[in-house]
Amino acid sequence: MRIVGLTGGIASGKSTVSNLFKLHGVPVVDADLVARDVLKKGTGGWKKVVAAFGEDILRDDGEVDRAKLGHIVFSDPDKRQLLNRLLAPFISSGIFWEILKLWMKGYKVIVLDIPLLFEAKMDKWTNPIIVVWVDPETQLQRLMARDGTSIEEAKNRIQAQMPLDLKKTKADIVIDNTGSQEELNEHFQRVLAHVSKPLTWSEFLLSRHGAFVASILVFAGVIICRKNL
Ligand SMILES: CC(C)(COP(=O)(O)OP(=O)(O)OC[C@H]1O[C@@H](n2cnc3c(N)ncnc32)[C@H](O)[C@@H]1O)[C@@H](O)C(=O)NCCC(=O)NCCS
Ligand SMILES: Nc1ncnc2c1ncn2[C@@H]1O[C@H](COP(=O)(O)OP(=O)(O)OP(=O)(O)O)[C@@H](O)[C@H]1O
Repeated sequence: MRIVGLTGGIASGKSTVSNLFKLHGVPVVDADLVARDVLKKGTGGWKKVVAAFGEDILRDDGEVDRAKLGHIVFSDPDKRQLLNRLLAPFISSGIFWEILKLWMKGYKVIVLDIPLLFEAKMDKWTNPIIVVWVDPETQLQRLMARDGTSIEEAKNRIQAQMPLDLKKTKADIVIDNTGSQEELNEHFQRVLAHVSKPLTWSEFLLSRHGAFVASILVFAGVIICRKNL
């Protein structure tokens, strides 16, 4: 199985690229969705976060007020680190289960869309790594337009992540998404061709089909050895 890492900066266009993969039949594990699930009312993540941040971060219905918690953690690095530490084990195991489900369905190539791929040191599990890059001004403008946030809040969120230029140096493939959607679609076709190349032997052995073939070979080997004894 090939696990393609898809990362970038906030509002650089990861979800837009993810949607293109889905449109072309490549399944995507979305770490932001997993992170949402592990913070739902009553879950283990929710309990830890409420115990650490207090009930002030809850809405009347008991769910976490995400805007309020976001405001707290994106303006205070210590609180952000605390939140990351509390949720990391739940997010990692959530991602693992999502990948396992796709493995069981027999998918050979999947995409892991994860904003904090490098920060969470999950890059060692993915190959190739795609970084969606935009120039800083475009990133700021798109973030403010999408989320309706102030310039200060948007800058805080951008600065909460590893600099996008540094992520770019760690990429196998860089998608420059500063241009139009049409330019992105064109670039995406080349990326799709690259990630859809035939699996290497090690990727094949990690796929469900490869594991099946390997177990048949081991079984046949054992039978032959026994007969020859
Ligand atoms: C602080 C929270 C409640 C704010 O929720 P909100 O709905 O406003 O934002 P959302 O979850 O949609 O995230 C939007 C983007 O913010 C960035 N982001 C989110 N969490 C973090 C973080 N801890 N550090 C840096 N950037 C982050 C990502 O680029 C993400 O795509 C939420 O982001 C959260 O629970 N974050 C911690 C979990 C986490 O690390 N998520 C990232 C997935 S690996
Ligand atoms: N090539 C493009 N041209 C114009 N707008 C774009 C382009 N690519 C993305 N956008 C817009 O920029 C915004 C951010 O894109 P997107 O939501 O895909 O980013 P993201 O990296 O997934 O963000 P996050 O880190 O918050 O999850 C969205 O409003 C999207 O519609």
